[in-house]
This record gives sequence, C-alpha cells and structure tokens, in this order.
Amino acid sequence: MMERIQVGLGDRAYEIVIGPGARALAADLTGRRNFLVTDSRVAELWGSWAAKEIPQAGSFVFPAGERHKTPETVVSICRRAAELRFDRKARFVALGGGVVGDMTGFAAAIYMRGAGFVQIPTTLLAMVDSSVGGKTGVDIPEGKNLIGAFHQPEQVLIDPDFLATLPPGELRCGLAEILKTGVIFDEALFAELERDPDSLTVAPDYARFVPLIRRSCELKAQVVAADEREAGIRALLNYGHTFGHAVELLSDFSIGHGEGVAVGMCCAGELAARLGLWTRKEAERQKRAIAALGLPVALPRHCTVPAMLEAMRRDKKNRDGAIALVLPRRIGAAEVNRDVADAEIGAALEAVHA
Ligand SMILES: NC(=O)c1ccc[n+]([C@@H]2O[C@H](COP(=O)([O-])OP(=O)(O)OC[C@H]3O[C@@H](n4cnc5c(N)ncnc54)[C@H](O)[C@@H]3O)[C@@H](O)[C@H]2O)c1
Ligand SMILES: O=C(O)C(=O)C[C@@H](O)[C@H](O)[C@H](O)COP(=O)(O)O
Ligand SMILES: [Zn+2]
Repeated sequence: MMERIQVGLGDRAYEIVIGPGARALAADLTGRRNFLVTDSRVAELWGSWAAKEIPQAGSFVFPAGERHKTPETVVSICRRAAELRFDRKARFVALGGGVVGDMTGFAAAIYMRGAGFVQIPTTLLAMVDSSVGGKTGVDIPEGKNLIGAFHQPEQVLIDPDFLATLPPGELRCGLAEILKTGVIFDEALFAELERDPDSLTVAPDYARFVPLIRRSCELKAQVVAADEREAGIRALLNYGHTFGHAVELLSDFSIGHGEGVAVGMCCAGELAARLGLWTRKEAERQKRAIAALGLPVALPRHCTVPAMLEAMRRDKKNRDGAIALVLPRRIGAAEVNRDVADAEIGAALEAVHA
C-alpha cells in the first residue's frame, strides 16, 4: 500500500508517495518532456529499468560521488539540457542519492531561470531527508553546499525496493540522518533505531525501513511547511551538521555525509553535556546508539581544533562572525545556540578526538 504525505507549501505544495512499487508511478510523468539525471553507479544498477519505465526525452549521467557535487557538474547538466532543446516546461527527474537530488534540483532551479523537477531517491539518506524540502546546491573548495537555491520538487516518489542494492555503509549514512531527526524531534523514532541495530545494517530487514522513512518524511514535511527558508525551526534539521560539514570538508569529501553527521552529533552531544544543556547520561546514550549502528563516534586526528573552527565559521547559519550551533536539550528536543565561546567548542572537540 502507498502512503502519501503532503508538504503544505500553498501553490507549491507537493506529495511524497512512499511504498514498495512507488517507482512505477514514474510512468505517469507524461505531458511534458522529462530530462533524466543520474550518476554512474545508479545508471549501472537501475539504468535499464529507468530507460524502460521513465518516459524521457533525454538523460545525463555524471560520475558518482560527493567530489562531483560541483558547479562544473551542474553546468554540464544544464548544457546537456540545452543541447537536447529542453525548454522551460522541462521536467528534470533526479534518480539517485542526495548528490544527484541536490544537483538536479539546483540545475532545474537555474536552467532558463527555473524548470520543474521530481525526486526519485535511491539511497536511504535521500529517502529520509534530501529528497524533501527543496534545499539544492553544490560544494566548493571553501565549503559544503555554499552555492545553491531553495527550489521545491513537484513530487517525491520513494520506493524502498531501491535499497536492495545499497551497500551497508550507505544504509548507515541514512540511519545517521534518521537518528538526527529522532534526537531533535522524536524520542520514539530514536528508540526504534536503538532496537536490534544489526537488523538495520548487517542483515537488513527491509520491512523495518518503511515506517522509519514515513516518520522521517512526516516530520521533515511539517518543518519545511512551517519554515521553508530556514528562518527558525528548520535550522534544527542541521543538528550535527556544523561539525559534520567541517569534518567532510577537512577530509576532502572522502567520508560519507551521514558519517560526518554522526561524528558531528557526538561533538554537539559532548558540548551540550559540558554546558549542562543535557545530561552526560543522554550524551552517552546518543553515542552508544551511533556506535551500535556502525557509525563513527570519534573525530579524526587531522580535524584539529583550529581547522575545525575555521571550517565551521563558513556555516550558513552563522551571523556576524559568531558560530551558530544546534545543541540537544534531551533526546527529542534541541535548540539553536549562538553564544558558545570558541574555547568551549575547542574543549569539546578535543574530548571527541580519536
Ligand atoms: N538537500 C537536503 O536537504 C539534503 C539532506 C541531506 C543530505 N544532503 C546531501 O546529500 C548528499 C549525500 O547523499 P547520499 O548519502 O545519498 O550520497 P550519494 O548520492 O553520493 O550516494 C551514495 C552512493 O550510493 C550510490 N547509490 C545510490 N543509490 C544506490 C542504490 N540504490 N544502490 C546502490 N548504490 C546506490 C551512489 O551512486 C553513490 O555512490 C550530500 O551531498 C549531502 O550534502 C542534502
Ligand atoms: O533540510 C534541511 O534544512 C537540512 O538541514 C537537512 C540536512 O540533513 C542537509 O544535509 C542539508 O543539506 C544541510 O543544509 P545546509 O543548509 O547546512 O547546507
Ligand atoms: Zn544532512
């Protein structure tokens, strides 16, 4: 059975359809010319399915991986669309993980000053987070997602059957974003991930993923509808990211986004315990859950305190040079804090070092 969640954004409202077989709805993408965008790995695994089942007037495949989430790739996507004579009525179709979704959405936002797009996520991370909410963009050497646009998709088709080909490491990255959502909004969601973690990673019981995807999308849809452009509550979705993005950048994007978020949550959890915002017991509970899912809990040595602080200063939440952090109050609640001294942040980072 398909579940449907509305993202309530007035005349830009859209539906998220979730369920095994949801990808078959791509056959209904008719009436406009579709431009399929995907990466090399997804093309290898799912390209023949897409060629048969998604009506398309052209496609573009770029090399898989975060290192290709660049302005250059977005320009290549737009140039291919122009070469194929797509006009403003084009519908860009993002088939892939968060990298494909973020770049296809950004290309759609700027192609002829705005075309439509649909998200068909194929990683767990994209199903529970990146395909919803309209944050699109690319990385530059100065920082993660520093160039981009808010551009909402027209529809999101989430088919958990894509997970069958996803390696365990990528499943873990998606679990990190679900855990994040649990820490900031929903203790029950967090507790569900504490239960039998091996059945989510080592020997995946795929039936467990559907309710996790549904709950994550439901919460994200509510937040996005309330605060599309991150003027308030949406910033909480950035929990673990101020630290995590810095780790990704300092690691030359060799670690997964979800891994960065996992270690970033450990940094935020340690800092919150030192500041007395939550208890040491809660920080330890979060760390245990992250470790049990096989995600990293220690900051790599090359992420020195000065390098981390420098990278964190480029975060988009910052104002007037002060680092803004999302810090937990308990499992299920968090807040934005703009008043933490660099020395406090540095001490917490030292404590999380490997
Ligand atoms: N826009 C947002 O709100 C938002 C939210 C979270 C993350 N993100 C972004 O998403 C990106 C991370 O996304 P990701 O973790 O999906 O990474 P990804 O898109 O790089 O995918 C990870 C790997 O899995 C492969 N893959 C994809 N689907 C597969 C499948 N079904 N079977 C086998 N392999 C498959 C990809 O080719 C890639 O090699 C980051 O750039 C992050 O910044 C954006
Ligand atoms: O949708 C949001 O808002 C998020 O912050 C979700 C994050 O998981 C995601 O990684 C997002 O791309 C980070 O946004 P950024 O504004 O820090 O680039
Ligand atoms: Zn994220």
